[in-house]
Amino acid sequence: MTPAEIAPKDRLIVALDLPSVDAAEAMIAKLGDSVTFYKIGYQLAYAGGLPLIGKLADKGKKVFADLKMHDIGNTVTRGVESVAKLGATFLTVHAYPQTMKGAVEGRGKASLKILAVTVLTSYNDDDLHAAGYRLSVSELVEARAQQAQVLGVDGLVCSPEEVGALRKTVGHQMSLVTPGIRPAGSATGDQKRIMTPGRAIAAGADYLVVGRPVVEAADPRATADAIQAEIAAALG
Ligand SMILES: O=c1ccn([C@@H]2O[C@H](COP(=O)(O)O)[C@@H](O)[C@H]2O)c(=O)[nH]1
Repeated sequence: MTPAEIAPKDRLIVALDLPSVDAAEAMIAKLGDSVTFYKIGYQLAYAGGLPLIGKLADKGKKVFADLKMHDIGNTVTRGVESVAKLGATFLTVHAYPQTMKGAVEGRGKASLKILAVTVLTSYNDDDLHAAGYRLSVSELVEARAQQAQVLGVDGLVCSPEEVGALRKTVGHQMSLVTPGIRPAGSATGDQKRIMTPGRAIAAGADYLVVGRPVVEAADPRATADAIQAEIAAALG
């Protein structure tokens, strides 16, 4: 499927950032057939949530395993081989060359797609400098995207602010997946590089990751429906 063929509804990935499998299953029931793509990250994975990947896949949902792997190459390769058996669609690794190379090797010919996290969306230039980097966010995102493409990574996690520039760099061969999505009026929280769903899609994002604005909403299903409507409107 080309990025242009992804249905508006399937572009919303809801982050199941919840404390237990019971809480996640209750949220999935509330969202019902409105959400087709879920993300499982640290909070749920470390609370016994990894088997949910297979359960959701069996129900026809897609799952993004946001495990943000980063270790010596061999360990990443073996870890990715294990995740590839769980039924996830996407898996994240940090965008370091050894890590990405190991992940691509571990993926092999499996259907799992590897996404490289370029620069976390909670970081701005000052945060990068405090972490010892001399490059700005946009420079580091660009450099890592180029390395990821050369190494055969399938897609990138970036903020919507970088999507326009990245499309020129990597074309449409790599999926661009953007957290840092905030519907108008919702709390920013710890995110620093943000955009509304409509603007992110108009900028060229393939998938939007939304956590707190949906799972902490009074009516999560209505919120997800509204985001999907905004995505559809932006696609025209
Ligand atoms: O750069 C990144 C990479 C991953 N994330 C993850 O996305 C969600 C965003 O949640 P919100 O509640 O909508 O802020 C969360 O699970 C992060 O771990 C990211 O935000 N930025």
